[in-house]
Amino acid sequence: MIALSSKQTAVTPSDILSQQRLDTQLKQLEFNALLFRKLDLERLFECLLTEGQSFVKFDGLQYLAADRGVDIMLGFSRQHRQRFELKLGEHSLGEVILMRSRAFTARDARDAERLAESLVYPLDNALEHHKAIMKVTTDPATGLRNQLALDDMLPREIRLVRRVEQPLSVILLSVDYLDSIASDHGEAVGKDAWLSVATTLSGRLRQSDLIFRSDDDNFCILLNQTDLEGALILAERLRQVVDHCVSFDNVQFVLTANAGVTELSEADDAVSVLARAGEALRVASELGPNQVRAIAAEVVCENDDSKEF
Ligand SMILES: Nc1nc2c(ncn2[C@@H]2O[C@H](COP(=O)(O)OP(=O)(O)OP(=O)(O)O)[C@@H](O)[C@H]2O)c(=O)[nH]1
Repeated sequence: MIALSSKQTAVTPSDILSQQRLDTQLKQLEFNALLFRKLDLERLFECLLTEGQSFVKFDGLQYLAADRGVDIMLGFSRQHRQRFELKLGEHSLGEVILMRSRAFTARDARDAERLAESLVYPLDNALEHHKAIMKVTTDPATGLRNQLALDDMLPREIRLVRRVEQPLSVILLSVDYLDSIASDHGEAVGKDAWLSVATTLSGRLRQSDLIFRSDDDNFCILLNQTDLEGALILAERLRQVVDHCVSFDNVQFVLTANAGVTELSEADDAVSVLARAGEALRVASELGPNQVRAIAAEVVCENDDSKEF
């Protein structure tokens, strides 16, 4: 039951205005609280893209923090942009760009700026979280992602390629005697050798490819939108570039490598696809050195003369 006062008071335009201001402030507070709950950088910006629409309309955003190796693009790339440098005191938090196909009016630009401002504290938290995650998911010797990162990212990659109905292939590459370089020539040379191989391999990949150093000291490479045939071509190229990529005292080491390749099938999950790539690597290593073998989900296909790629 709603009780009405017998003395009705007229609602003035200024009452409406203050009510609107109150509503906006409430909306802003709810939005801030939502942002604060997003510790993961991607989730934080997804939230900005979806929930930020009630403050200013935009179609896509990019967040760049080059010094932290972060580049997130969400939504659609559009020509009209509002660019904001985000800072907490003197501490740079990177740059956020809001994009849309319609030009931003002066009022939109102010709203966009306010939206970017509300990011500062939640972003600072998310960046700290990101730093901690990177520390535990990075192999310190090579700077590559480690097994923990692979275990986390492979199921996500699988979900992603399935959603867009694209292939995903996996290469497992092992480099022979890489560990023995340290025992023969000292720790520092051994560390440099791992770093050179990692840098050489990474340098030969597309930006969308993901490379990891796994717990068993293999390099695991996930290839989005690449079928088994393409993955075999790349695996052979990678195997070849590894040789002679490490030198010490003007002497180049002859490094041999083997690779196992497979493509994700409908029935696969992260464990089964990695197991099959491991099996292909085992076959290649038994026949090695310098062998590349692929195992498809059902059929075993052999590349008889791997040198002819
Ligand atoms: N994912 C991935 N696939 C590659 C790469 N390089 C070669 N491939 C695969 O091998 C096929 C043949 O490679 P290329 O002869 O270099 O031809 P391309 O289509 O120009 O390949 P890109 O130069 O990588 O664009 C490609 O279509 C891919 O399937 C790579 O770096 N990453």
